Amino acid sequence: MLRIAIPNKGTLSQPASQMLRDAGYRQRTDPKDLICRDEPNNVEFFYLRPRDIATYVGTGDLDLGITGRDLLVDSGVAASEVLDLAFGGATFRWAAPPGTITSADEVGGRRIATAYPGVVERYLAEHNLKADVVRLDGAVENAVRLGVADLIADVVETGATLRQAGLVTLGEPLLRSSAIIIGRPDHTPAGVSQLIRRLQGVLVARSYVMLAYDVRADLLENATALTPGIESPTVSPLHREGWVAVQAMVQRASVHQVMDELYELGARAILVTDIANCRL
Ligand SMILES: Nc1ncnc2c1ncn2[C@@H]1O[C@H](COP(=O)(O)OP(=O)(O)OP(=O)(O)O)[C@@H](O)[C@H]1O
Ligand SMILES: O=P(O)(O)OC[C@H]1O[C@H](OP(=O)(O)OP(=O)(O)O)[C@H](O)[C@@H]1O
Ligand SMILES: [Mg+2]
Repeated sequence: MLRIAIPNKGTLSQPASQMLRDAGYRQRTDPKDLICRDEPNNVEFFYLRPRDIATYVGTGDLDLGITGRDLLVDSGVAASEVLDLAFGGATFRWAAPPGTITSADEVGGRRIATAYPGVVERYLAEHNLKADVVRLDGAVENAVRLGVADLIADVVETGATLRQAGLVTLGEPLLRSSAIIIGRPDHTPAGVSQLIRRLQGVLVARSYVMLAYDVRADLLENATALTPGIESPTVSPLHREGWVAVQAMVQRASVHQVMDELYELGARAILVTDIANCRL
């Protein structure tokens, strides 16, 4: 049975379970449950602190895990990224009171508060810098105000927490994070590739929609240039002479623009439907 680690709490917990549900796996119904067996799919899910997930996968006690890229880097364990799951996006950045430290070159020699000392130490080593890393558990935005540090290095999503604490970011992000599947390259038990394929199906289904429309046959080339699909659009005859029906997958983000362009070209009965899942 495949053994997979899932965040039990925090930002990544709900979306991770939802994505697995969308891929056809059973998930816990009680948020207090720590294990959920999915017999038909031959998978067992273990609900763990996201920070601990890389450890379990790195030691080989669990086959795969869902965690944040920043947490994997921070752990320093020998697990690697298998698939980017495209949720839980955030940057990991330096921040300080305005006008105090204005460039990332100036972080050397300072006191840096963070809950991710592994990420910070890696940056310092790569840039040949030395600094005093103050490891905190959370709410690190308070550390400067309370005199424990000169700057912080923390997860920034909307930036609202920083603004509230009177801090501003400086320099480029240390890294860009999102939720990822982690595993070990030397360890791919049965069922791993099927799980990855299912999750890839969910990713595609989330970023594409199915577009269908009717168009005059003489406009077909122009219309399909706007909707080339992934492989090729499906074209079917219509009862009405001189017209065809077209179906193609279109990126969700651009579908409204494509619909406008199709309408202006003369296409009609333009319909958009969600894709629940797919295998390409
Ligand atoms: N707004 C956010 N705040 C915190 N973490 C976020 C955010 N958006 C994405 N993440 C990601 O979530 C992971 C951190 O999850 P974790 O559960 O440890 O922290 P949390 O969501 O802040 O929960 P808690 O504060 O209860 O520990 C990291 O990979 C981080 O990049
Ligand atoms: O840029 P924002 O959208 O404001 O989000 C980022 C903030 O959210 C998280 O804190 P959380 O509320 O989880 O508290 P914690 O620091 O105790 O983990 C994170 O640690 C940042 O502080
Ligand atoms: Mg937090």
